[in-house]
Order: sequence, then structure tokens, then C-alpha cells
Amino acid sequence: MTPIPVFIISGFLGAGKTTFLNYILHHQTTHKIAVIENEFGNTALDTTILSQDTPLHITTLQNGCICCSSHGELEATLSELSRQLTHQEIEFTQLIIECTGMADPGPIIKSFLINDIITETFQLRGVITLVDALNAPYQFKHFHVTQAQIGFADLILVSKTDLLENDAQEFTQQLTCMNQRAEIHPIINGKIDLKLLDQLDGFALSAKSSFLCQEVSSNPLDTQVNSFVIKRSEPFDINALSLLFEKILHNFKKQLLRYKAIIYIKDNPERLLLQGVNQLYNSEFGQVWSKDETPFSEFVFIGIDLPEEEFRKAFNQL
Ligand SMILES: Nc1nc2c(ncn2[C@@H]2O[C@H](COP(=O)(O)OP(=O)(O)OP(=O)(O)O)[C@@H](O)[C@H]2O)c(=O)[nH]1
Repeated sequence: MTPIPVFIISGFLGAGKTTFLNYILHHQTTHKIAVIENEFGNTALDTTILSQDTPLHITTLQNGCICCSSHGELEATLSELSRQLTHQEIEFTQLIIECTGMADPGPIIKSFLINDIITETFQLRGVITLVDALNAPYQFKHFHVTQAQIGFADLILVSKTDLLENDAQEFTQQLTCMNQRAEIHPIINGKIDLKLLDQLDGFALSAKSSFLCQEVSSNPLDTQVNSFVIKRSEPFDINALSLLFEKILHNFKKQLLRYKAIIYIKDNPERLLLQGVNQLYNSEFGQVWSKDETPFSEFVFIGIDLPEEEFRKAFNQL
């Protein structure tokens, strides 16, 4: 069975998650979508969705926030959906999980990376975080989970830009400082080009030639989540690099959110691809460096108050 693509929709209370989900459900035409959502605050969505013609399956988790109290409930639900799909008791081609506004996406992501039954059936394609352009600066300060939601994102959708007095350019720049690997797009009342979802593949170790990130030097917002890119043109000794990664994972286990890398390894014709979430990471060799390419390494780290200079120094010492 081809794995079912999964999208996690994250974002603080009122950021526009349900509005966005509703837009997808009413405008996409190619997928039969299943939705997993938390109970509270979603009654209106249930009614809207269930009244439309598209056949879809909605599972509502009952016990509060899926990232903590009912994490087991989420895994049980995914396993049950997997069983039903295998036995053809149910049919869908895409799964969307809408988190509650207070949810940290980290534990939800991990379910898709470590549980064998789940990884056989489902393929996590990306975390989409909605961020309310009007209220986010206040939320970042007072609700730290909003920063983690940005840090874990593969795609950031900036909602309510229609309510801003100025344009969202400065705010978008600030988000880029927090997460240099996510694409950032404005979204008004849930409306976006749905091709963005088809293109999203945030957890693939695919051999993209380079990250989309830009280097931004400072973060004018008072946030703890930061990100930076380290680029190198010299090849790495794989053993020395493994030791450095072990050290980083150990020393920054509470701070690391996401990291991704394309690595030029000494005496190896293939690029090494690596990606991780908190302590969990996987890596594999990808495409061979072609003759007209100059091999390079690029690492992007996203975390809570990660000491950029310390990281740079450690990489320089290798
Ligand atoms: N002006 C404006 N309003 C929006 C936009 N997106 C969403 N809203 C409104 O913001 C309110 C909250 O949107 P929801 O989609 O319910 O937000 P949510 O993230 O699902 O909220 P919770 O379920 O509380 O976590 C609703 O009244 C939406 O109509 C936008 O881009 N512009």
C-alpha cells in the first residue's frame, strides 16, 4: 500500500486552523481526506464538513490535547485507521490532523517516526503552522508553545494580514529568523494555493540541491526560538561528524526542535542527508554529486536559544 500523506495543522488559539482546514476540505478535488481533530471548539467544523458531499472520515479525539494527555489516544487512533485501511473497511487518500491551539507538535511528529505500524501506513509530509499576524508578537511573549509551533513548522501560513495597518514584511522577516527552513506565505481567511500542500515534503530525505533558507543575522522579536544555517565547502570525516552530532544531541536535548542537513562526506561520492526532530534523527546517502556540481554541506538548526557561535566553533574545529 502506498503510504497515506499526512499533514499536521498547528497554530495557537484563533490563528485560523479551522478556517484553513475548511478551505482545504471545500476546495481540493483530488483527495479523499480523513481528519483527526480534538474535540473542543470544533463543533461548527463537524457540522460544516459532514454536510458536504465529499466522503470523508472524521475522528474526534476526546481527551484534551493530543500532544500530551491523549498522545496514546492519537497513536491508538492511527493504528486503528491503519487496520481499517488494510482491511478495506475505510478509504481515504490523505490524512489531516488539526492540533489544539495549545499543542506542541513535537510529540505528535514523533508518533510518525517511531511507531512501526504507523510508519508503514502513513507518511508525514509536513507540519503547517498558522500564525496570527496581529496577535503573534503578544502570544510569542506569553505562550512559549507558540514559538515551538513556529520552530517545528515546514510551512508557515501568516493569517489575518488583512487586519494589519502595515504590511507583513517585517513580521515575515522575524519569522524567518525563528525558522529558516520553512516556507512562509500569507493566508487570508484560509485561502491559499493548494499546490503548496502537494509540494510539501518536509520529512523526506530527498536530495534537494540546497535549502530554501536565507541567512538572517538578528531577531528583533523577543523570542527564544532561533535558527541558523551552517555552510561548509570542505568535506567532513564521517566519524568526527558523528561524534559531534552525538555531543550536540546530548548537550542540547531540551533545546533542539528540528534540524536538517545535506553533507559532503570525505571519500564518498554521495551526499549524506540527515534530518531530525528533538533527539530522533535519521540519515541516508542520497544522490551522487554530479560532475558539474561543487560539493558542499549545509546544516540548518532550529531550537530554543541555541548558541549559534558555539555551534559554529564546533563545526570549524572539525
Ligand atoms: N480577518 C481575518 N479573520 C480570520 C482569518 N483567518 C481566520 N479568521 C477568523 O479568526 C477566527 C478564528 O479562526 P479559526 O479558524 O476558528 O481559528 P482556530 O485556529 O481554528 O482557533 P481554535 O480552534 O481556537 O484554536 C474566526 O472568526 C475566523 O473567521 C484571516 O485571515 N483574516
